Amino acid sequence: MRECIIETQDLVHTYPTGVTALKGVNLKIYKNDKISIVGQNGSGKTTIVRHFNGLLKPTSGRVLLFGEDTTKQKIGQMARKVGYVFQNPNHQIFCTTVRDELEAAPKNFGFSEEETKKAVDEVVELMNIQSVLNTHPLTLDYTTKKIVSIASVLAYKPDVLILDEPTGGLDEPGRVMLTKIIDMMIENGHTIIMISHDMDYVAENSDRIIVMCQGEVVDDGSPEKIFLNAEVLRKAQIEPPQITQLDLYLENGYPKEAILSVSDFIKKYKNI
Ligand SMILES: Nc1ncnc2c1ncn2[C@@H]1O[C@H](COP(=O)(O)OP(=O)(O)OP(=O)(O)O)[C@@H](O)[C@H]1O
Repeated sequence: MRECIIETQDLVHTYPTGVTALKGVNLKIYKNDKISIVGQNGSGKTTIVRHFNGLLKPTSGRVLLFGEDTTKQKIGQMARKVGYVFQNPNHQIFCTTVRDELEAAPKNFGFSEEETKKAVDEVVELMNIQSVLNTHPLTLDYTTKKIVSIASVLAYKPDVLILDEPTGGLDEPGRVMLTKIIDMMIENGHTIIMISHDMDYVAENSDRIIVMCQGEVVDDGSPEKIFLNAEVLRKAQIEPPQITQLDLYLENGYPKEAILSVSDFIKKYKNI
């Protein structure tokens, strides 16, 4: 049986302004899940993931992280288990060189000097950022800045990696690198939770999609299931990936199997 590592039970979150962003969410996230959370602006995606590492506390209900209530765990302990890459790297980066940025979290989590060096060397090589190690991160171009912000979290290898809009502002090589990192993390048994409006990327890089609408989870399943659920897509105001839309147009309705990538599309149509 798969290990449930995050569970929300009747999770409600009301901000001090009176906005109720989560209206009783029940969700189980399993080890090695490759999840995307999707939904229109303001549907509660960021609010829910911020409960997974204790950045936000429930107004009512509970969140269990590795079986333990998040209100009973220290923020530092939870941050070690659940790494969070912010949507905007400028909100995450705080050191004056890339090297310091990459070393900050491992040192903070008690890695020895040797362990920190090994962790940083690995991530630098993986993400090919040797040439900017002594640069001030805020002077980098947006894609590199984003890559540094991901690398600074990857360096301590959290069990769960949350990526908030990871493709926003990334160029094509950046997207390719992101995919490589996600695949590597999944291969090594980690769990990925990505928030995204980029349905083309979501379709090809998730095993499970959670659809949110107005503070509730309105669907949860494989990309094949979600992108053929016209009612849910309409309710959550989500457009399927462009290639899926093209197939729906050619089929003149909903086919039995969703086409989620260009290679799926070519396979389906090449002999017609
Ligand atoms: N710090 C806050 N204070 C008050 N209200 C907030 C705060 N953060 C979010 N909200 C409100 O909570 C609701 C859910 O917001 P949230 O950011 O979780 O949605 P989202 O799905 O992540 O949106 P987006 O796709 O725009 O990032 C919205 O109505 C939003 O205005």
